[in-house]
Amino acid sequence: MMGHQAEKLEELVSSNAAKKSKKTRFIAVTSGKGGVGKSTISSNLAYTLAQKGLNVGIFDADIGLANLDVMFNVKIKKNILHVLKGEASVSDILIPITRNLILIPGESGDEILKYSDSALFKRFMEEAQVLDKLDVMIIDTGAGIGEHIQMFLNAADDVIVVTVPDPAAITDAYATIKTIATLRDDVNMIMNQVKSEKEAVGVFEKIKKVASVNIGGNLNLQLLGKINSDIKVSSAVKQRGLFSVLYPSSQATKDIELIVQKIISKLERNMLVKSTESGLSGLFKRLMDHF
Ligand SMILES: Nc1ncnc2c1ncn2[C@@H]1O[C@H](COP(=O)(O)OP(=O)(O)OP(=O)(O)O)[C@@H](O)[C@H]1O
Repeated sequence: MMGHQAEKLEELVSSNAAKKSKKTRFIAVTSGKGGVGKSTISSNLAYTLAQKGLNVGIFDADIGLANLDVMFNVKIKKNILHVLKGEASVSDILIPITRNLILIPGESGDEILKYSDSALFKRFMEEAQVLDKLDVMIIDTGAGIGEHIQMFLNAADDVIVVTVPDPAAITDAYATIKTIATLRDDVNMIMNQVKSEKEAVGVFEKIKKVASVNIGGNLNLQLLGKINSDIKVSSAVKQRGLFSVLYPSSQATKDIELIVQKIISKLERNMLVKSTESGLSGLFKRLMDHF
């Protein structure tokens, strides 16, 4: 059933992809432990990338623990599950944040993948083309290593594991990296709530060392950046705003800017090589490929 479904989907997507030149880069942001700043980072990353002129979508796959709606101070009524059930259209659920930033409310459970009805999926895929012009889609996954999270991590072009430098969080981040390493070779990290670049590099090097001894293989673990522990971050969250909007000259905003610059140069380098898939339909095609 699923195999047939995936084939149909593949046909549909490749016929659409042929008409387009634009490709979407899927970046999954995840963490081992909850509460380490994954949603804060995802939302500020998405916003800053959009400010640089890219078309950005942010897919909230962590809707059960609703965070992105708080970050962007918007109300979510319907999500992707309603679209899959045929109760809403893709454009009904999209929440425009700025001119080139769109929030796509997802679903945290596995229920999303139970919708294998061919007609519904076909409609969904056709409708999802609204989003095919996206340059980047940030996927805010839930914390941990549940099966649906692994699917997103598998489908993404880049995976970013967020951690803070306390021992419990590091242990969980390491466990997540170990799982991701069974799915892919490249893993990026962002060290959040550090005191300095030095601390970030120190913690990262320790994780890398343990990983190279115990995980080995072809794992390419990279430090994408750090974000200082900054009172402005929690203060922005309390105001239901983004720190990069409310406090543009804060250290945290400078840190996010550096990460964004790295992502953009990576995007430019990868433009020539990567996939033919775009937008939401591309993401779902990849998720279905998992079966
Ligand atoms: N760099 C930082 N400096 C200071 N406080 C921070 C920083 N990053 C995150 N926080 C604080 O940590 C809290 C948790 O962040 P956030 O909700 O983004 O975590 P999360 O990993 O997405 O959590 P969940 O697993 O529940 O989705 C925020 O409300 C914020 O107050």
